[in-house]
Amino acid sequence: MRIKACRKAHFNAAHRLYRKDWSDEKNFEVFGKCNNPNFHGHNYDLTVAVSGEIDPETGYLIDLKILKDHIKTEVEDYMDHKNLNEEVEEFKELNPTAENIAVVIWNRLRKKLDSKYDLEVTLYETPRNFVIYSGE
Ligand SMILES: Nc1nc2c(c(=O)[nH]1)N=C([C@H](O)[C@H](O)COP(=O)(O)OP(=O)(O)OP(=O)(O)O)CN2
Ligand SMILES: [Zn+2]
Repeated sequence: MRIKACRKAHFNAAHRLYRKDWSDEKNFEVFGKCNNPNFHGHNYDLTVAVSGEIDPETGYLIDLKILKDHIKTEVEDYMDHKNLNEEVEEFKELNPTAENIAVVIWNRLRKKLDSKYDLEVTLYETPRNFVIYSGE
């Protein structure tokens, strides 16, 4: 019997959407106010969903305390109150869009979880804008 166990998390971070290889005009045309050279911030809400089989001995799919600890080290400690473009290695050459942030989070958590689990991350950049990534 497959089931999904989820943990919510939150962080805030600053970013700027732009491409170094584009002119200022093109960056502004494509990214608008998100291209502000002085950066801007978001309160990101994250849901991490792990799926798999319930262990009949423990009744757990995964110990949610362990999932909480991975999210803390891999996402919250790593991204909270950071300037993503300047302080987070993965975004030195990668535009920190919601899509790319979700992929980076997925990759970091994937490395911490047993391959028997499937993983999906849902990242809200604003209360109405969100992306979902499950590694496909
Ligand atoms: N596909 C994407 N589109 C946009 C992204 C993104 O990451 N992926 N990001 C942005 C901006 O960074 C930001 O998310 C938009 O903020 P804002 O303009 O404040 O959004 P809204 O006005 O729509 O605010 P709501 O609170 O959601 O109404 C833009 N596009
Ligand atoms: Zn933004």
